[in-house]
Amino acid sequence: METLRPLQKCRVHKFSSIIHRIHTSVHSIAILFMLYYRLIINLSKIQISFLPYWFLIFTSELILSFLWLLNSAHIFFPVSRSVFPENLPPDDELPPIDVFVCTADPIKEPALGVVNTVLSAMAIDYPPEKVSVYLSDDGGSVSMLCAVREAWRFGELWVPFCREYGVKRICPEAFFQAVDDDEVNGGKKYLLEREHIQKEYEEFKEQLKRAQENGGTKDTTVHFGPNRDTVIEIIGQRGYGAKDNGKAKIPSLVYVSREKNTSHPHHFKAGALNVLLRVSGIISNSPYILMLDCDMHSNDPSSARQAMCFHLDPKISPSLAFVQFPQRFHNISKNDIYDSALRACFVLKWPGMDGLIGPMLSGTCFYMKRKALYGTDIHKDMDLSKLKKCFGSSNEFLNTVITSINHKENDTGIKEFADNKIQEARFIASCTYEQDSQWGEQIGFLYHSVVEDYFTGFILHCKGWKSVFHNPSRPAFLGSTTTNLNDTLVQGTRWNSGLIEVLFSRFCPLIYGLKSRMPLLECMCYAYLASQPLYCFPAWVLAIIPQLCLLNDIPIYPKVSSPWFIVYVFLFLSTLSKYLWDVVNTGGTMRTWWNEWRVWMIKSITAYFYGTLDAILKLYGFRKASFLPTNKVVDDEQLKRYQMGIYDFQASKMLIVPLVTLVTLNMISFTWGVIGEEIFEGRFSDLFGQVFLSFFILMVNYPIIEGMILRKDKGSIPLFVTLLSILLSFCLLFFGSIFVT
Ligand SMILES: O=c1ccn([C@@H]2O[C@H](COP(=O)(O)OP(=O)(O)O[C@H]3O[C@H](CO)[C@@H](O)[C@H](O)[C@H]3O)[C@@H](O)[C@H]2O)c(=O)[nH]1
Ligand SMILES: [Mn+2]
Repeated sequence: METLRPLQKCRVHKFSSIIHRIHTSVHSIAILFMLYYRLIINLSKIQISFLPYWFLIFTSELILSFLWLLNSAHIFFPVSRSVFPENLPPDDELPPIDVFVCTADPIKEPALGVVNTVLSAMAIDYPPEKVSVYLSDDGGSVSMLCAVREAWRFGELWVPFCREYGVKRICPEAFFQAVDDDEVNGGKKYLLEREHIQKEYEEFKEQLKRAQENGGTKDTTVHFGPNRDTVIEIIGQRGYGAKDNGKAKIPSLVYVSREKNTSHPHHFKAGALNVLLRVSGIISNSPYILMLDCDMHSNDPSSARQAMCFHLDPKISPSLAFVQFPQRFHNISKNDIYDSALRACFVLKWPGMDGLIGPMLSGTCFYMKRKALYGTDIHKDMDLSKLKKCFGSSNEFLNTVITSINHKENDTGIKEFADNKIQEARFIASCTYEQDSQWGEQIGFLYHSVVEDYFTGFILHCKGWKSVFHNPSRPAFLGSTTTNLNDTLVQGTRWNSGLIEVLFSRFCPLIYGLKSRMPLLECMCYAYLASQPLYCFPAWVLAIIPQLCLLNDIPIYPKVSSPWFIVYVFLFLSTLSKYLWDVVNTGGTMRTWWNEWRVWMIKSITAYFYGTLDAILKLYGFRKASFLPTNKVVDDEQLKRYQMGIYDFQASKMLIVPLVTLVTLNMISFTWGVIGEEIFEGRFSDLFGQVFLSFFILMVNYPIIEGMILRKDKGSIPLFVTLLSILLSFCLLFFGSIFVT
């Protein structure tokens, strides 16, 4: 498969890189000055009673500086990539692909969305006999099984239709909802066919609805419950139907619901993916795997070919574990007030890491080399007992592992699928199969953390694998993301709990990464994400202590006339303006930039804080690990507010009360600072830093003030919460003041 013409090209963004390095050096020096001031100058002047507060402030500044330093590693070598799929080898030489789709909860993840993802995966532009789609149903529901069966039937119409007319929007729901036909120009025949398919699609949706109402259809013999057996059903095989109706072949589709038993841990998504790895191993054993969450459909049929431009490029292929596409979302509004798009990751950080040894694994939208998940110490001459210790006891599965490792051409496709093979597949999907094996520890997706993607990617990089980030202008995949405050923060709490779990473990990225000889900058990127929940500490401290001190007339920052004041002003402006530059340079606006500050503050106070708390409780055994899937069913009213850029404060009290309390506290201290200090005391210059800090916090969080005072709609902050928060902030002030005076 040697190609002479290039398959991919990588462009280094030199200018951004230079700006970034200059800024990093200058900013670092200013940070040193700041720490010097706090540690030497400031410490020598304060009273003993103030020492605990001084310590909190100093620790906060230290954490902020440390995180800033780690964060700066991201964009030392930003790159972007382009591909030339026209230079790929002919279709019959392309490697097969298994597509994994996961779902976990039929209520939060309605079947229609799930099967749309499945159908979009079946319609990718790739030889159909080389694609097998697997759906993992962790929710184990009859209606999902029925929906998948129906989807196969509809797929027999949908996939050939997409192929024939070169449809790009290959997710049926997206296709029929769109106002334009996305470059399809097929004339009258196309329009007729389109109308026909649309009718069939409506019919299909009706059937799903009915099935859901009846809890599945009556003809199914499958029974699900909290303790349940494995269900594996080959819904359709490649080529099936091809002879009957003369239409094009379509990929195979397999439904897998693994065994669940409340007495065995099932390890959430990572566990589900490992079952799929094994089951697909004995069914199709394709060397590449596309991973999709059920809320993320394929939006460009050519993504597989684009990914192959990297996987088949002999220059990078041997060490390449995965090609990561960005997660992009169809339900993002223009203002994206919750930063649901995770813009900074996908436009700034991942391209930067791509210039090092590669972006992090991001859970979905990636093409993974199967062999990479099977570990690096595995080789073809290993004896059987050793292999069994790693991969479990199924001989049948071990054979497939050996095939994968040896890079032998797999004879692909579901051939005769004998009953004994199904038996074996059920055996390897059972909840006891992984006992006494290395699954989740060394092999497959790893169980150590609930952010299985981050952790698995990290260990792959530690083992010497690389990855590539590819962000084509047409989004290869489109998903739905959280569009209300509650879901965003609950999801953020789960992520951050998983991240800090890694930080506090023996896999702490800076130590474990460096020990594994991962390049320092890449280690820093991983360490940044794992340490990100620590922002909660400075966020809480700086929203309370300087304000408290302001009310008690104690200066925290140098006075305006002092030369040290310039250090703080410089750091403040430098941080803000550099981030503005980064945002604008990657296609954002001033508004995006301002939003991201707010979201960062909100998350630091809530999601990062609760995530850290959750991880600590887990560490000491007070809480069990959990993975609450995000809600994919939207509340129309909430969605409307999101689209209009209006914050929706209908969220758990646990999330809202701290935010409102801190904003109230800052309102009090700011008011006092301006009126009290300036007019009555004339100490404005000494305390200016603190007054300004409160002012900045209030400016950034203006929507919260609005939600408390000016709005009366359903999404505003309930009066009860406001009153409780006022009470809490006075308590904070009262007790805090006892200690300072
Ligand atoms: O026990 C479980 C729990 C979840 N899932 C599936 O995992 C996927 C991701 O879950 P979702 O609720 O959408 O979580 P998000 O927070 O949106 O997911 C992000 O974060 C996860 C890590 O926490 C990554 O795995 C995801 O790819 C990434 O999109 C979904 O398809 C779920 O059906 C399972 O299969 N089994
Ligand atoms: Mn999701």
